[in-house]
Amino acid sequence: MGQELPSVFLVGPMGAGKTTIGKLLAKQLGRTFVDSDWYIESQTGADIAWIFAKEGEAGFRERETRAIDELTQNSQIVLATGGGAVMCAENREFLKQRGIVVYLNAPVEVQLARTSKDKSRPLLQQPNPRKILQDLYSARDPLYRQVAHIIMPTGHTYPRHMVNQLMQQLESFVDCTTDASAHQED
Ligand SMILES: Nc1ncnc2c1ncn2[C@@H]1O[C@H](COP(=O)(O)OP(=O)(O)O)[C@@H](O)[C@H]1O
Ligand SMILES: O=C(O)C1=C[C@@H](OP(=O)(O)O)[C@@H](O)[C@H](O)C1
Ligand SMILES: [Mg+2]
Repeated sequence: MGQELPSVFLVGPMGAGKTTIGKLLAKQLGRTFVDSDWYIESQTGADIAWIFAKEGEAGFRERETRAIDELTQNSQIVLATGGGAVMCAENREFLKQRGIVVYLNAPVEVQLARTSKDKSRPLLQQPNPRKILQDLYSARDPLYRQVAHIIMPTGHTYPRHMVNQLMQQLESFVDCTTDASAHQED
């Protein structure tokens, strides 16, 4: 895929594999990988758990919107967003208008298994993380769908296979949009 591929922005729930797949996809495309959570941590000089503890979720979301605005202005990156980035309409606009948005979709049971040992997600440090993931999924799935250009299930596919499938989807997407704009010029 050549110069015509815009930036790729990954959205989806915690544990869908945005960070993992994003890193591999960037390598495959020879592009820079950025994770919005890592960017926020580097800008703040503190980790996500600390930001939630000191500033609350509202403070984190303000930092997240600034980060999404800045990062989506890069023209040829692969960006993994945090699972809640789509909650804010402004973020959805930045994502949808400035690149190709890929929704990595995984069932709640898979999200739970993949996040259960990792203590770095403050929203899941509760007695019933399954219920939290279910509620978040109900609230956010329509928003992921609203913002996505491409939807990819990640539940039962190895990361490397995922990346190969995603490369094919991106190629088809670019071909279709190039064809459509050529027709408009006719
Ligand atoms: N397709 C996959 N198959 C199996 N394990 C995966 C897959 N994608 C991610 N993982 C694992 O799930 C965990 C969470 O992945 P991560 O990339 O941090 O998700 P996200 O950024 O969407 O929250 C990590 O331990 C990662 O190795
Ligand atoms: O779903 C969410 O609201 C969050 C997801 C996390 O990112 P990942 O989706 O990469 O785990 C991180 O941004 C923060 O803990 C909040
Ligand atoms: Mg992540």
